[in-house]
Amino acid sequence: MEFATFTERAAAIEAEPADLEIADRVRALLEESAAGGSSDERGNGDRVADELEILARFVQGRIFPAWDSTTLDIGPSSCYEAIARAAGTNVGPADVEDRLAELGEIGEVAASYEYGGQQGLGAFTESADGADEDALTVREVDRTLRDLAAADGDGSADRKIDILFGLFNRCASEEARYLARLVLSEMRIGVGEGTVRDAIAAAFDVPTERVERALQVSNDYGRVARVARDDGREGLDAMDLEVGRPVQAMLAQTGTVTDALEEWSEAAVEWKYDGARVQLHYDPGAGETDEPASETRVFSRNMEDVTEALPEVVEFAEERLDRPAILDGEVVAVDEEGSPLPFQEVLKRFRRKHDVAKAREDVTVKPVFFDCLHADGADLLESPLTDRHDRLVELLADGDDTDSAVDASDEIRGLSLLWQTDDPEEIEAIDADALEAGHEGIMLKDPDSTYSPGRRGKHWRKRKPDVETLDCVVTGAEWGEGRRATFLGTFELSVRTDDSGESLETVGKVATGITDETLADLSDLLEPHIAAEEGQEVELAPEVVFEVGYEEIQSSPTYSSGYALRFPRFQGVRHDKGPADADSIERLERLQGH
Ligand SMILES: Nc1ncnc2c1ncn2[C@@H]1O[C@H](COP(=O)(O)OP(=O)(O)OP(=O)(O)O)[C@@H](O)[C@H]1O
Repeated sequence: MEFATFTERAAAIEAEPADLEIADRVRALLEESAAGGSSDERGNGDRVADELEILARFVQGRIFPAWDSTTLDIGPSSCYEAIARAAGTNVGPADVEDRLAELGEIGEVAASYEYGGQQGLGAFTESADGADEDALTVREVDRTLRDLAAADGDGSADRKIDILFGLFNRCASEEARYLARLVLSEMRIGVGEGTVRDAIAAAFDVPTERVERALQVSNDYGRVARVARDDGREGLDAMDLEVGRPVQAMLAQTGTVTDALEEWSEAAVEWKYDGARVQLHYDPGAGETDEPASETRVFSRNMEDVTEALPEVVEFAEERLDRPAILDGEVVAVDEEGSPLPFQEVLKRFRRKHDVAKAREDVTVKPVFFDCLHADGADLLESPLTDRHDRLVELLADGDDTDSAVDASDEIRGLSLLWQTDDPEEIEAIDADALEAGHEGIMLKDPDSTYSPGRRGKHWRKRKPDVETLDCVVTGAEWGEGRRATFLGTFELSVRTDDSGESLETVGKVATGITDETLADLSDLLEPHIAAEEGQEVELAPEVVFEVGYEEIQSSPTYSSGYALRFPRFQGVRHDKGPADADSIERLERLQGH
């Protein structure tokens, strides 16, 4: 197909306001190409890219499949320079920028020039299709842009500009409009992923959900379109995950413990690690030589290849895995004792391309895996969470000490723990442990759910951040046990029932969200206010006010106010407040009403 034909179709799609019509036009475009023949071989044996594959990508403004981290690596100013050179001797990059300021969009700017006056200065004359020697074809644009992407090393910046100039120089103004947009990832003709999915299904008469599944495992619209055309539904169903090709990450909604336990008979509870999402792909290699070449790739949540930046994850894979696997997890930055650091520290490491060894000395990262998408030849996307977790344990356990793989104290093993329970108290305790260990809190997951790449469904819930906080008077506490015997903990919280703050009623106890260091400070702060003691129980004179978060307020006979805070969490001491400034029972009533 000539590139001019593609750009005509793109313009028609862009001008079309109705979604259904757009999908239909994309279908027609895919069919048009399909009729034009399938993949063929060039004389030298290289596979010539299938035109249909290219169109399925171009129409979304993509040159490479979503799983592929390759970029053109050419900035806007280089693109302006290429346009300027192709537009003639009187045009400079500054003119292009001026027009951009005026017209606001690079396609419009590119289309406003006449090209082709610069023959002989790097212009291409070869045509893969051979029809019209001078007409640019879709394949040729794709191949040339791939050559441009591959240019690296000394002088590559200039070479890229030369290559792009060569393309613009062969463009008519309308072709230049879409070429510029393609190069700068600004296609924006209103074609989303769902549109292309539906168009593939309609063009090749295959069920949409089979196309969807094939897209989930491959992240490659081009390939899925080709397989749908050549092998139909069977071909799509035979597409599997490939170790080395990233899958979109399953995402979480916010939710409460109450919701989770209402919807599922039991909840799978995991710690929520505060780091950055990683997907680990490990292939142990052929295993035929003494030292098989294993291959490890690490991808970010956006499927970007971050392997080089995270050598710790590669080392982890090489030490701990011996079978092909795709694992989903989080990298966490840790201090010298192995305690987690805020996630901003991970970001310092994540996209680092230079001086990785130095960066590693400053901030160490550790991976923790919570899911397994592929293990030893078996794709697990359709398996329930609990089975996937079992496979994860099998893969990461060191054979003979399987038990320690589920030891909560040893999360350095890189395996996230999973508890299955329907008991809110147990969930609260897991949350408390997670916070105490310095993590973000908990994730709640449906134990029976499958893995849905790219979906923010109801099956994964991150515990809702507390929307409101309450300022409560601390009226009691308990002495801790073991290493915490000298600390006060489990603080009794009360609210005001009058303006003076002299009359108080209890509303709950908070033990969650407090580090040992803070407990020591709180003990120092509260000890002078101890009014009475009995066993471990301590009564405190109402002096100190805590700010606490909570999940919800329930009516409950447990506390004297008649209300109970569900999942209260310590946020801080309100040194600026006394009992008279604490929250009142009226506010509790109002908040519960909402
Ligand atoms: N046990 C776990 N299970 C799933 N995700 C976890 C777990 N521990 C930590 N996470 C991280 O939590 C993220 C989901 O939480 P959150 O939504 O807060 O992340 P975000 O990236 O800030 O925002 P969002 O995903 O909503 O765009 C996951 O993408 C993952 O990186």
